[in-house]
Amino acid sequence: MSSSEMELQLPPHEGVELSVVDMHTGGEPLRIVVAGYPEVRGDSVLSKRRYAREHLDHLRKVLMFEPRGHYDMYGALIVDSETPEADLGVLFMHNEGYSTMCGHAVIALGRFAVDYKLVKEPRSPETQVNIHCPCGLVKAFVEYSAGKTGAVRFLSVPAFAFATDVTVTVEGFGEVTVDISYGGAFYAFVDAERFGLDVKQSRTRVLVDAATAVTRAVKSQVKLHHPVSDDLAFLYGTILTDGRDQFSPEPTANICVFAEAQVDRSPTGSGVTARVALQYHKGLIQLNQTRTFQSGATGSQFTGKAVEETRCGDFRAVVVEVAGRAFYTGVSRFVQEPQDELTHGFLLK
Ligand SMILES: O=C(O)[C@H]1NCC[C@@H]1O
Repeated sequence: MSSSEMELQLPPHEGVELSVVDMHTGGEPLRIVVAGYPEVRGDSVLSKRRYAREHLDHLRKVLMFEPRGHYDMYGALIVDSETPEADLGVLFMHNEGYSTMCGHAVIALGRFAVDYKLVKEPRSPETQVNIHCPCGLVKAFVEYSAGKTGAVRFLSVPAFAFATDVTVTVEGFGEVTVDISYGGAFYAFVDAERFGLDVKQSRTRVLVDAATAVTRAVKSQVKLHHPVSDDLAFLYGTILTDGRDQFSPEPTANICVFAEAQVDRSPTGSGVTARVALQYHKGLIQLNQTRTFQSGATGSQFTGKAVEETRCGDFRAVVVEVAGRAFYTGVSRFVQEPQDELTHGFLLK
């Protein structure tokens, strides 16, 4: 029998099985769990996130870590939402835990939700998919024509500049001035030039080390707060930029290092949201001025624009629209044989 005739079946085995659909958005992976997870308890998406962290974290490691995943793997688990407007709720997972927002995942999940019929009637030219993320309700609009899904844009939760020109002491670099902004998750922003680096040219490892040092410094020296929930009040990562924040039709590049020194391959949807909010706060862009954001890691692009002023507690905020494209890369059925001594997963740093 030739390999082309073999059936895709596993031999008899014991242990947990998890089925996933794999996608990528601008190079950033998204592993969407479609079967095998136990019930995620909790009366809200935020409390389900807490439940997953406390009771189901072994499954995150099975799916994200080697040998099934890798250091920079990213995942999504679809859950019920307590919000009637939502078509689906979602928890995001990565190498360290569970994030509160993920734009690249929303872009992929928008397509996935239409293709896998998680929304009732798809409409042309766009189908709306309301995705309840831990940070709140995110509205995705999926191009749909002749039965096929395409590009996705989404309107995120209110985004705001939390603090600008904050000086922190960064190990190995001394005093560094950062801006902190929220786009469903908090990020510190610094021009890579401060470290003598270039987000498109420098070695990824060197960029990761600088960004990680900034994240550590901000986490230990700046207290964050969010008007909606304390669960949202933590620094998710640091985004190094090319410093081109003044509006221009030319793309501006950045690289996002989040969770445990994990590198986003995409321009980072929540990061673009936070960066647009910061640019708007500084008067560097106007409402509805579209900017192109490029990943320093892969060159992939998203667009972003502030579309409306709003508030988030005492913060002057904006609604930001981000757009990009996601693609399917495969489907997998993973097993966890109990005899496998590496069954729980491992990471190489
Ligand atoms: O696009 C985003 O927002 C995400 N990508 C990985 C890190 C962020 O959660």
